[in-house]
Amino acid sequence: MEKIMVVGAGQMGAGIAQVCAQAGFHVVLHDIDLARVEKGFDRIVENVRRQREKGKITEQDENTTLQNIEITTDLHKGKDRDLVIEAAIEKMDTKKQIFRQLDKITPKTTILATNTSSLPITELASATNRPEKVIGMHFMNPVPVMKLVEIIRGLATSDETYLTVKKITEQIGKVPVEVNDFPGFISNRVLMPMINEAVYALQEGVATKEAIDEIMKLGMNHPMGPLELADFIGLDTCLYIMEILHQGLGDDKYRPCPLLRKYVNAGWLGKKNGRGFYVYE
Ligand SMILES: CC(=O)CC(=O)SCCNC(=O)CCNC(=O)[C@H](O)C(C)(C)COP(=O)(O)OP(=O)(O)OC[C@H]1O[C@@H](n2cnc3c(N)ncnc32)[C@H](O)[C@@H]1OP(=O)(O)O
Ligand SMILES: NC(=O)C1=CN([C@@H]2O[C@H](COP(=O)(O)OP(=O)(O)OC[C@H]3O[C@@H](n4cnc5c(N)ncnc54)[C@H](OP(=O)(O)O)[C@@H]3O)[C@@H](O)[C@H]2O)C=CC1
Repeated sequence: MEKIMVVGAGQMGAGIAQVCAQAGFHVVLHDIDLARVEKGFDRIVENVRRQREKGKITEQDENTTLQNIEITTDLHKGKDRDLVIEAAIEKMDTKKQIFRQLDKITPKTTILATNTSSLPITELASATNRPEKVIGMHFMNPVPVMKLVEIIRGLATSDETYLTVKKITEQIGKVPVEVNDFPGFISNRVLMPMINEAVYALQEGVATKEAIDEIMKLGMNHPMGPLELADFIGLDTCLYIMEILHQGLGDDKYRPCPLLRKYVNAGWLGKKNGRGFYVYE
């Protein structure tokens, strides 16, 4: 297995493409238009340049990584891939449409993985004729730094698919941890209600955003406060995840905070577009 495609060149897709290319895989990085895919590639160029300047990698490693990546807006480039990792927006309809197309384009042997944060793998797999080859590969942000990949098995995911994906995860220097297919898996079932509660505390005027973040950083040794982390993840992604937890688990304790929804409706999506709870240059 050596040829990978990453669909969606946003913050996650670019990071996934980078770590796969650094591990020696050939990667096709796809997004819906050239500006988006070029932005993703530029992010990788910047990351590997920083790593080389810090002496973490050699100039040759930097060049090889970049040479291992091909950018495209054509999903048909998936026709010779062994593994596709989808990292488009957190919307079931969008992801199902991508999976339907990939099912037609890629060889029957290709594994179709998704980096979804919360959506059911089993339902996504039903959009294909190969549910045994569909699996969740949930990377953490920022991908080049975070060690974990949550591996989620759908109802029909085969042992062979699971073992192959586990091996690739290890080859790219990450630690796979297996979970079953429930909304939000483990990572976001635990993390996102904390973030949502921090937004409720802000909405209710319990403390300022700075105080909330400071308390969780200094008091609990979290590297980022929950509101800073929400901005880092993307407020749209946080809202989608809360909606999936709310619908999927059917418990009002997961209801998204209205202030979170308000910010997303205002177009304040966090660090990625310059404004969320905080303002970024
Ligand atoms: C929503 C989901 O579905 C799941 C999720 O991903 S939830 C989010 C999970 N992620 C987290 O919780 C991240 C929490 N934050 C952190 O761990 C840290 O703040 C952090 C690693 C992001 C930055 O760490 P820091 O010590 O404050 O900053 P800094 O010293 O600048 O960076 C540490 C290293 O990370 C690298 N780094 C930081 N941000 C980076 C980025 N966006 N991309 C690539 N590398 C990055 C730096 O280059 C540096 O590398 P070296 O050690 O090789 O020098
Ligand atoms: N942010 C995080 O911390 C984490 C996110 N995830 C998951 O990763 C996925 C991507 O998130 P993230 O990278 O943060 O989001 P981004 O918004 O940064 O990137 C998503 C990218 O996919 C593009 N896109 C939209 N539709 C399609 C399509 N049909 N085909 C190909 N590309 C498409 C988007 O374009 P456009 O700009 O037009 O929307 C955008 O460029 C989501 O499923 C998310 O839940 C997983 C772990 C952590």
